[in-house]
Amino acid sequence: MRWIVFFGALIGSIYCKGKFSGHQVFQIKVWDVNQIRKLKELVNTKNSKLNFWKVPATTERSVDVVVPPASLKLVKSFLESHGLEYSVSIKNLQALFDAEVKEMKNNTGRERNNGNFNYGAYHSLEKIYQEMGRIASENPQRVHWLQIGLSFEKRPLYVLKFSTGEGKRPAIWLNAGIHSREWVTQATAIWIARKIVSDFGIEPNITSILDEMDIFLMPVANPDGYVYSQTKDRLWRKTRSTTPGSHCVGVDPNRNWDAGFYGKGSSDDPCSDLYRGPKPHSEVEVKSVMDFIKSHGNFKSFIDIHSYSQLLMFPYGYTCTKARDFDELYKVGKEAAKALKSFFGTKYKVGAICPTVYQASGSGVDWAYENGIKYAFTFELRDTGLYGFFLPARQILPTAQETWLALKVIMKHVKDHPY
Ligand SMILES: CC(C)C[C@H](C(=O)O)[C@H](C)S
Ligand SMILES: [Zn+2]
Repeated sequence: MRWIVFFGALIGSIYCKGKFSGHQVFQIKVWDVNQIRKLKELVNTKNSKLNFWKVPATTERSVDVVVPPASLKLVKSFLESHGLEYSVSIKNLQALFDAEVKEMKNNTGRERNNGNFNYGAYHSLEKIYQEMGRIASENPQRVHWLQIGLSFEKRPLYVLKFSTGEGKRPAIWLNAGIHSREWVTQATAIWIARKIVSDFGIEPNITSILDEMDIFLMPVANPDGYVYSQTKDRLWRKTRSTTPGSHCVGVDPNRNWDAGFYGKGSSDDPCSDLYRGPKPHSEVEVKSVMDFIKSHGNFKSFIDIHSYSQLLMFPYGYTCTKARDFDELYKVGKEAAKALKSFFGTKYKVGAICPTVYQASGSGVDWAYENGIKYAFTFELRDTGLYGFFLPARQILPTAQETWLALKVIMKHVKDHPY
């Protein structure tokens, strides 16, 4: 226990030069439950400056943690003293951060000159919203630009509806960016928007899907968090709502849905990255999507796109009990992962959320599934920790292209299996 006290005190007083200067990411192998327990002590260290990208969960899943410079020695001694095997997966986090900032700046200059939206780059919220508007204005017959609400900080919550018919046709919800720091997901989603309009009428699968169903795509489900991750804290995950009585900000929007809400797999601590919020759907970003889906009433699939780890998962997260449709969802997931792998050989693991990663209560996919939306999946896109949330922009297009193949498998299955 003495480690924890000393640890928390020392790192709490650290003043870092740059945001990530001297920070490293450790990838820790976990072989047994005792090691998981030990590592969980670290996660729960109050005021520690450790940022867990992948928390201790199962023996199949490594733990990724950002370690500030002043804590490197301590963390190494803690790990070595408990016989925990680790590697330094990112030696210089600041360099990745600087490279990302530089690339975005260069791309802004290029786009100012040529006026095009470079789908192989990360963009500001404003630029993503502009491109959504452009896609809709260029394809008025098939694309409608909807606003389903306002975020906590009063930013519009925009959705693109792709439809070739009238009324409340069977529909698919594609959600991205609910965790703001997972930048490859917002980038993949806007690429998907362009792909749908460019392939419709040409590529048979998306054409037949849209002949019968509508697709609703929300590239930035957490705009406040996204802006904050671009301007203040690159690793911000949550919303930006305030909690009375706490100096900590934000709720984990993927713990705020009314599915196993008060269960294990989320936190009641407003300072935790897994803070579930004061009540289900307390977050306007979550409630707006829930209200829209409920008022529509004919959604057949809810797909929530996250990063990173290369996983394709389905309910349940809040319990490790098998869902009634486990076999079918697993089969579809395996087919989708196979299609994804066919492009660049990227390997995905498929499984139910709880046994595959960890117990997660209050997730969007569990809520969808429990509200009659059978084909509920969550993706964790590239990579497996080499870059983590700092996936270089050069990997956006390959990630989007391979993910699209998996999405088409799922959407085709949904179309071919009406219920
Ligand atoms: C359903 C859960 C496990 C998804 C996961 C999370 O919200 O923690 C994201 C991949 S970050
Ligand atoms: Zn996430």
